Amino acid sequence: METIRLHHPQEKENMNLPASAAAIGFFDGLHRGHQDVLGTMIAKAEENGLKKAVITFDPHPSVVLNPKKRRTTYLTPLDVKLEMLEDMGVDYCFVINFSSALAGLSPDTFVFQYIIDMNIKEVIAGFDFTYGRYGAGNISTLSEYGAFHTTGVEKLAVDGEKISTTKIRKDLLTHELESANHALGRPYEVRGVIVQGEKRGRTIGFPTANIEPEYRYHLPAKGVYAVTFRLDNEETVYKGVCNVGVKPTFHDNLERVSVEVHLFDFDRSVYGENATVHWHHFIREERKFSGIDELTDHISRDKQKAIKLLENL
Ligand SMILES: Cc1cc2nc3c(=O)[nH]c(=O)nc-3n(C[C@H](O)[C@H](O)[C@H](O)COP(=O)(O)O)c2cc1C
Ligand SMILES: Nc1ncnc2c1ncn2[C@@H]1O[C@H](COP(=O)(O)OP(=O)(O)OP(=O)(O)O)[C@@H](O)[C@H]1O
Repeated sequence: METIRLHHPQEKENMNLPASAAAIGFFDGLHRGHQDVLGTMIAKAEENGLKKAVITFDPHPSVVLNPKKRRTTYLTPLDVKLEMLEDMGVDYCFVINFSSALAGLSPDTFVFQYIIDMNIKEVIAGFDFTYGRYGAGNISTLSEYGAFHTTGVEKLAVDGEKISTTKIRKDLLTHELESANHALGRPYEVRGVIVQGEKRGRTIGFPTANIEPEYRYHLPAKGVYAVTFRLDNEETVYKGVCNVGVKPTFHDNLERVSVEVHLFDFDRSVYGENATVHWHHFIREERKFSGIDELTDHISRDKQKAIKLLENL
């Protein structure tokens, strides 16, 4: 896949791009709604002998448009999203820098400079996609141009509610992991590097791998979870129990949230290695215990629960 980064105003140069079908949107999480849009794009490209393209943005438009609610953490940070799009068979990904200059473009200018000039012949977007100044452009205005054909993808919903990045982010903060995973179509994952913790885990009988997230991820809320874990460059999937939190038993007001995984059937030093944690089930809230005995007693129970919850994997 070729990634083409665009910054407005764009230097006018002939990019000689082949004709393509393009899906357009931010696509954070690549959830099942996004997968429908991308699947439609792939079908249109194959039907019409076009290259498969995605037009996306960076950073999230809210950084420019809604400073109070600005999103600076992601379900699939840009590098992860690009890797996933490549795995889906996408040929070109246009990453347009979302700046004030871009946000201020009229819908018409956006279409001419970022769709027609890019030799895009089929545009595929969700039913609620908007673009251009004040979000004035939509699926219906996109359909008015003769230079390309537009397809609006119907809403994908669960119990009447649209599958959306916003809802998945909320679910992750309220321990509704099953709902988030159902919308994603896969277990939520975070990639990171294994770093040294306070080295207490081993002394209390539960050694943990501490994961320092590699990007600005939206982390699941503090709590204990049943997870699976993979080291980069290794096929084996390990099962484990994970604590996301600030260890209130030992610290009064630690601000930094740590992600630590106690793996079953694992006894190796893996500091410095890259790994991915897949979140499957929520077990309980993180608590301040009276001391090490009460903590280890609970961790043993967490472990048994996790073994049971993960037994069918
Ligand atoms: C499954 C699991 C559950 C945990 N639950 C809590 C908890 O509720 N409260 C708490 O203070 N620490 C909790 N911890 C964190 C432990 O305090 C931590 O693993 C231990 O202090 C070792 O930390 P270290 O790896 O930084 O040395 C939990 C850890 C695991 C693996
Ligand atoms: N559930 C869905 N069904 C159909 N299309 C969708 C769905 N969710 C998003 N899309 C479409 O996918 C593209 C990317 O959408 P976008 O990144 O805004 O996702 P979102 O999940 O709606 O995000 P947010 O919750 O941040 O609004 C857009 O074209 C959008 O219309």
